[in-house]
Amino acid sequence: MKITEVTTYRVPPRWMFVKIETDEGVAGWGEPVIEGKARTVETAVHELAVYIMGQDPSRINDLWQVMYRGGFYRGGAILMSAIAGIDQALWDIKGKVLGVPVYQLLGGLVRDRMKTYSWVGGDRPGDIIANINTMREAGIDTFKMNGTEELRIVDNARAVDAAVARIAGIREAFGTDIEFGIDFHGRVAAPMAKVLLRELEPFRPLFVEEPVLAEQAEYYPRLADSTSIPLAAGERMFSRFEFKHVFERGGIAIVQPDLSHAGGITECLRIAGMAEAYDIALAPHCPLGPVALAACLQIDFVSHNAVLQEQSMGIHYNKGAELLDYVTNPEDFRLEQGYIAPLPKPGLGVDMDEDRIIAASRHAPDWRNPLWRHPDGSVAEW
Ligand SMILES: O=C(O)[C@H](O)[C@@H](O)[C@@H](O)[C@H](O)CO
Ligand SMILES: [Mg+2]
Repeated sequence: MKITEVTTYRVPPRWMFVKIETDEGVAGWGEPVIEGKARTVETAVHELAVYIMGQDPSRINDLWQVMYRGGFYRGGAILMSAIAGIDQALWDIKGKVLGVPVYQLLGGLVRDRMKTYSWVGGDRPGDIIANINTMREAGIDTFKMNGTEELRIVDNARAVDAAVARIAGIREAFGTDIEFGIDFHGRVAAPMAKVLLRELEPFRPLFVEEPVLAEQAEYYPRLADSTSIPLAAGERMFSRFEFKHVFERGGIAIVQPDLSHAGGITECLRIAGMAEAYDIALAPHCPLGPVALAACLQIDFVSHNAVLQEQSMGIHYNKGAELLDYVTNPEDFRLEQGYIAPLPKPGLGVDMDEDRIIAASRHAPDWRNPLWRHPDGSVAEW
């Protein structure tokens, strides 16, 4: 079997799909994207396609190494996202050729269902109580939200009180009938992280995510020493070679590699295994589309330390298309009390509606996150 075609489709709301075709009629799908840099990743996918055209798609490990090492420069958000989507498509092809879901190729199920969580509130964490009430009607009981709005490197008591009051209101409304993680989203600098973690401690969130920016990872162990709240990170780390420093330094209780940013199934499976050796939980990051989620679930169902799966149903980013709009087997992604069952179909387990994707790709937005500024006019982390 040989790879004959690599086609990319940028589609609303901010996703991109890659379709890899072969000379035997089997095609695989992936979702290579960095939110806000879809065109850049698209170019990277086609630059990498030169290495895989005409090659045997079954040799995933070799193609991965060629794409990672063959071009001298390596790593980072763009290249690892491009490799991720191609890798996902290659695993999709392999499963389809062999007639089994990818998780069967990785040793079979370690669990019968996977717990997911949903985003509530938006860029500015608002309407959280109403959002939670709506989602609880669908049986969802685990959530994530932004912890703050813009926050200065050193900010004042009012900003801290606003963040705390929001979380206090959730516990007051729902007690421990629901659980939630708080995403600091990189908006909190090291000086304020310790302050906020202390003030949030009494509300016992499941985790605090990106307590500081990934480039400040050396603070993770110090922050972990200052709080009992499990700290989570990983969406802005792109390979084993970045995660290994976090494992060695400690401080992170939950790693959140993104299957569409960190080299795909091949790389994230290794990251999951490394994390387990350090008694670190796995909660793949996935605010993206259906192929990214399907790839996450393949890892979740073979990883003992997988605890939670992010999924984007109803997320504030999905303007113009919802999670399953481009999928012809949405029933396989049904949530039961927030849990999702193993995807039954061969490969990644997601059947893509290519006609709908082609039509949508004709008006793909160039989504970018908003540029925030502090009152003094300086750039604020979004
Ligand atoms: O935890 C999450 O889902 C992420 O922080 C998410 O909000 C961002 O990755 C966003 O997609 C970037 O455009
Ligand atoms: Mg996040």
